[in-house]
Amino acid sequence: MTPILSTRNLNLSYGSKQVLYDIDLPFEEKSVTALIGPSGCGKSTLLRCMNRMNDLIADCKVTGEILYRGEEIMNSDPVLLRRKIGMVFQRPNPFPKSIYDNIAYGPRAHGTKDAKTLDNIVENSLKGAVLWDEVKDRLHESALGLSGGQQQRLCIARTLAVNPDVILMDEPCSALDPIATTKIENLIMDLKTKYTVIIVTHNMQQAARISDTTGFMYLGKLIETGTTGTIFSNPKEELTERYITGRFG
Ligand SMILES: Nc1ncnc2c1ncn2[C@@H]1O[C@H](COP(=O)(O)OP(=O)(O)OP(=O)(O)O)[C@@H](O)[C@H]1O
Repeated sequence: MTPILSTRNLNLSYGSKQVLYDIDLPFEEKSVTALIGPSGCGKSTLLRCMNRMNDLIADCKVTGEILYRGEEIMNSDPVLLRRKIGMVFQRPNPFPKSIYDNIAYGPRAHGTKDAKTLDNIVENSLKGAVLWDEVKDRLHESALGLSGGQQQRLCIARTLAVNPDVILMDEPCSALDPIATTKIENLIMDLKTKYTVIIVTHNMQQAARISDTTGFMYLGKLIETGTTGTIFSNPKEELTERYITGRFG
C-alpha cells in the first residue's frame, strides 16, 4: 500500500541544535499512528513538520522529504496543506465565539457563504466529533462555556469542518480527566474509518489501546516502528523494550 504521508531522510534543526535525525516514516491511510518516546525526543517537532507548522518558527531548518499523496509538501500552499492536514493541540483552544461560529469559521474563511450549507457543515462536523447531542440546543452560546473534554471535541469538529485527510493530534488528552479521555480515545478509533490520525502521546496505555502502528523515538531518532501489537509485545530494539517496560523515560 502507498502511504498517504511519508518522511524520508528528514532532519530538523532549531538554529545550531539538531533535534530530528534521518527520520524515515510512512503513515498508512485510515489508520492511527502513535508517536511515543521520552520528553524532548522530538515527537511534537516531527508532528509539526507534517503540516509545515514549523515554518512559523524562526531559524528552524528542515531537510529531506515529506511527501503527501506523493507530492513534496514544501512545494504546497501551506494554507491549503493545513486544511487537508489539520491539527489538534494539547490544550483545547476554542475561539472566544459561539459553538456554531467556531465550526463555521474555517469553511467561511475558505469561501462558503450559503447559510444552509454552513448549517449542514456545523451539524455534520459536530456529529463527526460526537458532540452534536450535547450542544445542538446551545449552538449560539459561547464555546468557552463547554467543559474541557467538550472543548477538545469542538476543536476536533473544527478540524473536520474543512474536510481534512489527516488529523495530527499533539497529546490531545493530557489536559483531560479519565472520562473525557475515554470519549476522545473512542472518537479517535471512529475517526480512522474516514481519516488518517497521527497522535503524539506520553501515555503508553493510550498508544496501545488506540493505535495500529507505533513509532518509538529517542533523542531525535526513530528507533523502531511497527504494528502496535509488535512494538508493545515483541520489540526488536532493546531501547524500545526498556522504554515500554518503564525502565526509563
Ligand atoms: N521552537 C523551538 N526552538 C528551539 N528548540 C525547540 C523548539 N521547540 C522544541 N525545541 C527543542 O527540540 C527538542 C524536541 O522537542 P519536542 O517538543 O519536539 O519534543 P517532544 O518529544 O514532543 O517532548 P515532550 O514530550 O516533552 O512534549 C527539545 O530539546 C526542545 O527543547
